[in-house]
Amino acid sequence: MSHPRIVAAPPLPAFDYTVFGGTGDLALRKLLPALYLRDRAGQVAAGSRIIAVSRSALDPAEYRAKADAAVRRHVAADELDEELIARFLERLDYVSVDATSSEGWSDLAGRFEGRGDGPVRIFYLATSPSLFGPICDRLKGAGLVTPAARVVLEKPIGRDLDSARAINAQVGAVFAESQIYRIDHYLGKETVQNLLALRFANSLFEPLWNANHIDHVQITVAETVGVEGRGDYYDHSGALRDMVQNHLLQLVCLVGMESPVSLAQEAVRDEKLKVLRSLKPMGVEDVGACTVRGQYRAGAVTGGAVPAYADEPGIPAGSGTETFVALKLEIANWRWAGVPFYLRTGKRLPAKMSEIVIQFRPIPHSIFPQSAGELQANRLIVRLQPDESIRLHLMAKEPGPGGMRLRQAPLNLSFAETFGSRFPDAYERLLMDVVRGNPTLFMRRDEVEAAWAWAETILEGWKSRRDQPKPYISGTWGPSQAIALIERDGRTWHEDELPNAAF
Ligand SMILES: NC(=O)C1=CN([C@@H]2O[C@H](COP(=O)(O)OP(=O)(O)OC[C@H]3O[C@@H](n4cnc5c(N)ncnc54)[C@H](OP(=O)(O)O)[C@@H]3O)[C@@H](O)[C@H]2O)C=CC1
Ligand SMILES: O=C1O[C@H](COP(=O)(O)O)[C@@H](O)[C@H](O)[C@H]1O
Repeated sequence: MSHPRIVAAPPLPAFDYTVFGGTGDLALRKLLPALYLRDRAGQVAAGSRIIAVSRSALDPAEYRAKADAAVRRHVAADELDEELIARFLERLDYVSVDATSSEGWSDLAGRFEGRGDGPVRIFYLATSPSLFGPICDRLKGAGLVTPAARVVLEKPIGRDLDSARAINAQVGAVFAESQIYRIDHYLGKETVQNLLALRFANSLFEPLWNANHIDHVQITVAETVGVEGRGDYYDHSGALRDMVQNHLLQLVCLVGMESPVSLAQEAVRDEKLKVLRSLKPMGVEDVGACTVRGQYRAGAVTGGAVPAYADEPGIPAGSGTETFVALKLEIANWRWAGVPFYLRTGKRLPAKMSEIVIQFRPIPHSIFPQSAGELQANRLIVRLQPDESIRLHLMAKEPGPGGMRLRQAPLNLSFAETFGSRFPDAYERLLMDVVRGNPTLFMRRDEVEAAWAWAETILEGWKSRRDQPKPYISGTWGPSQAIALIERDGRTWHEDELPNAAF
């Protein structure tokens, strides 16, 4: 399939992006390709540099060879251009530093001699969060932290509220909050940002966007992949920490928040914070009734056989880590009281698909005869990926004579068909937002901590109930208890147009 056109963009100020963890999976698979694509679009000013840092003893030429291979592997073939790749690689440098030792920092500091306050100075920490504090301390010690410098923190920020607070305090001792960009790449996805446009650039939905008109909300983030060589990290994390505490709660915020007074950074983040603080904490009994954990067994996904989670590399025998979570939460405020939000996410599900379903209430009274068919309540489906779209399911009359027959039919806004242009990857948008100095789509310290405070009520509930994940076969939609979770309330997961919904 050929890619729609890339939209040219004016260059931003020149930057020095220092990427700690520069040899890691995230840097090679996501960050370098994103920077290449922004360079290709014309957004990277002359003189900008990318300085990769990690322990490996590589010289800059060896690193460039690694980066070259990564870009060719992870960027679509029709977006590769020999001249542009060569120009991009010229921007790359490499310094070997062990973040836990004092060696190598003067080499890094040497790279900044003569740069003064010119280029925007950004430190991207794509390493384990246990290194965030030590790296910030050493950066300060090396005299690299200027008042205008920025630091980007990858998720996860900790593994519970206490560890998140500790990391925030360590980083906060070196950088002011206005210099800290905590990334959640879901906020950089085009369709996620489109939620803001849908809700606040249209007058149609806002009057209906509340408990009087909405029956419930569903958020599904389904993946076909397993733990993909990240077994050690994942087994210490699990789906609640890896996906729900951050990405899914951010989606809940964008659906649930009040209109911000503007798009200004603090205005949007203040409103998201209010949602997080309104999440009803789960007691131990709620955790039993309102959450389901699962772990995948061997099965088949998109036509290929896949092993059980327990047989993936790096997973200890008898692991009780969940690879699937379904839960029902409530936002305890005037707008949403009594409206359940059903969330589910998991690995090794039948399709890679993320969507938000807003299920409206049924009409109060029908004027149509039974022969017209069953009246179905309106449903708004925001498909985040793939096939990004917004679909509004309405009842319509089937064409033709001979009485009134009604059928549900969608109004379909397909982004690919409507806009034609290529969708930038989330990291492309977010990396450039740091250069612009716009933290609106990044998480503020209090947001991260509020999200952990709520997620922790579930983690504690699971612990005190000694909850073990329920098995599910890879290639199915999770354990049967996840179906029961929603069907007990007389509702069903939205699975139209999706493959293999059967168990
Ligand atoms: N991979 C992904 O898709 C995502 C990852 N993340 C998060 O990003 C972070 C990095 O992930 P990922 O790239 O997958 O991890 P990897 O294990 O692939 O990479 C870790 C990187 O850190 C470097 N590193 C490790 N120890 C040190 C040290 N003491 N001093 C300096 N550098 C060090 C490693 O290089 P070397 O060994 O040469 O030192 C390597 O470059 C993690 O926190 C992860 O949870 C978040 C979202 C998605
Ligand atoms: O942060 C993470 O996200 C990915 C899923 O991201 P997507 O953009 O592909 O939807 C997930 O696979 C990974 O486990 C998690 O750490």
